[in-house]
Amino acid sequence: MLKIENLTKIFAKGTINEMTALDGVNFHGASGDFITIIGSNGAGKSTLMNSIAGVFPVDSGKIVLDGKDMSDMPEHKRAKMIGRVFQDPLKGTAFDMTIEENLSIAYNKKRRRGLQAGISRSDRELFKEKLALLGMGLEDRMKEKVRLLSGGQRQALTLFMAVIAEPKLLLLDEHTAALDPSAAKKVLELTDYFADNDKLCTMMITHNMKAALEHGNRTILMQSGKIKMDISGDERKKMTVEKLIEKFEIDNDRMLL
Ligand SMILES: Nc1ncnc2c1ncn2[C@@H]1O[C@H](COP(=O)(O)OP(=O)(O)OP(=O)(O)O)[C@@H](O)[C@H]1O
Repeated sequence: MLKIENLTKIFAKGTINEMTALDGVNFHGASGDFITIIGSNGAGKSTLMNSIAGVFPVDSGKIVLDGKDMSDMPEHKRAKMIGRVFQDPLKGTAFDMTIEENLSIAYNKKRRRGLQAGISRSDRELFKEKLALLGMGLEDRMKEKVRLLSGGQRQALTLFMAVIAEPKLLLLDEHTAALDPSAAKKVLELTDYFADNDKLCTMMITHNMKAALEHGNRTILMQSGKIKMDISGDERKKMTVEKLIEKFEIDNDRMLL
């Protein structure tokens, strides 16, 4: 589903601040894969996601998603195939619009229609039915403005908006880090639910190494712009947070145990 070849990103090239954030990264993600990504501060995790999403041009390398070479595609075109959720619950939704308006925008992204097309009764029924799956009672609050929602509810809605357009790739950049523990747990459960879709490849950055080993089917560890570990199956089942810390000499306060 996702093929990355020799991806390199250098910030502030040719200056005293030059920084190689991605150093020849090679990576394959299959349909149905749910890959957790760990690594110390500055390891290149967000740069990897931003490069895939086309936030900035890369210095070299190739990115192919669902057979399409996206390397030279602008960000807005890639966004049709990629869903993203960020750490900040304020980022993914239009807070002064209602829940159903937000959902409609996300849903119509796939159908290339704008909000002016209106919300049909069948769309509304679909939203209601799907919102009920979140288990937060949002299906009865569809005409409320998003700004009235809690951080956890908003992040669940953002996640839902990211998948309703049926992307090929879902990029989650510490999307539970700003939530209180019970909201984070709920959003992670929803993430498991949405990622369990064999048409989707999910990548999730987390500083919580325990969560990284418990969720998904594969874990990669980044260090200095490179993928230093890529584990799945039995190797991953046997991996522990303590072994990771010892093996990769991880020294990072944000790596929550
Ligand atoms: N826009 C930018 N301009 C200059 N340098 C940048 C930029 N974005 C990232 N960097 C640098 O690239 C390196 C990789 O950063 P990146 O944000 O990808 O790391 P990360 O693994 O996501 O870290 P964190 O866990 O702290 O978010 C860092 O040294 C960072 O300072």
